[in-house]
Amino acid sequence: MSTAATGPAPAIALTHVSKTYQGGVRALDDVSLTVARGTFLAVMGPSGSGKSTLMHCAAGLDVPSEGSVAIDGHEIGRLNETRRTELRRERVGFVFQSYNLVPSLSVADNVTLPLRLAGRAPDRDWVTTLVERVGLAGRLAHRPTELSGGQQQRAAIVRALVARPAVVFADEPTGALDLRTAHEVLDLLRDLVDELGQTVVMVTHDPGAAARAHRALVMADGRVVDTLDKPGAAELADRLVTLGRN
Ligand SMILES: Nc1ncnc2c1ncn2[C@@H]1O[C@H](COP(=O)(O)OP(=O)(O)OP(=O)(O)O)[C@@H](O)[C@H]1O
Repeated sequence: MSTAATGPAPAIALTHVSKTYQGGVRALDDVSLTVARGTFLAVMGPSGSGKSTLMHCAAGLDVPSEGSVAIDGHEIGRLNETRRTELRRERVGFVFQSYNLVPSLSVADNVTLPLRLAGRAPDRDWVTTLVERVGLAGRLAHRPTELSGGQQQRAAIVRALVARPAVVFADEPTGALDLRTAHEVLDLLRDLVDELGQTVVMVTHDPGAAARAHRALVMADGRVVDTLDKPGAAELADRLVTLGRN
């Protein structure tokens, strides 16, 4: 049976997704949402509200207990573990707080590593375009330790984009950066969405970071309790404080 997408499927679609961990914690409770292509979505919420679980399920790293998840039109519940891994490699990019670059490899080798591990040849022109776009053209031969934090995160962003994924998940991408560098990285992510039509889902505790997104979800107790378009940092901070009082 083909799982090929027909028509413009959203980058991500969750339908009535719940996740109950062993021991009975219901980390997601009937979450439905779609992430349209070319949008920048922030996911916020107090600690333990289910943000990481949502990201893991939406990225195909974990499977829901109930409901369905489609990545770029591919229903992951229909795939076995091997196909799910392949789909993730081809269609999903990841950016982490701690960059996760391989210290012994150059920037050039780091950014193409996931593709090479998948047995695919990188598109050299695309790699060059991305590297130039993020301002790392002069740093390709350097090792990660020879770069600043902001430059390392730029390399990690290139790595996430090299396979032309349907969606990039960014987990606290500015958590380890100073304020100015964090702004630059957020501007870059926003520009990549606006210029390339890339879809980005970013989990963050920082209302200022979430305010760079097109839309912000606020989670509490495993549910999406708010969706804000063109969110403002003050508005998001207020909402989080209110949730914290409940
Ligand atoms: N592997 C697991 N096994 C059991 N319970 C888990 C597991 N992972 C998360 N949980 C629980 O599920 C709930 C949601 O956790 P999750 O990590 O998704 O929240 P979060 O919003 O990402 O939190 P934080 O902001 O602190 O990272 C919490 O109660 C957590 O303790």
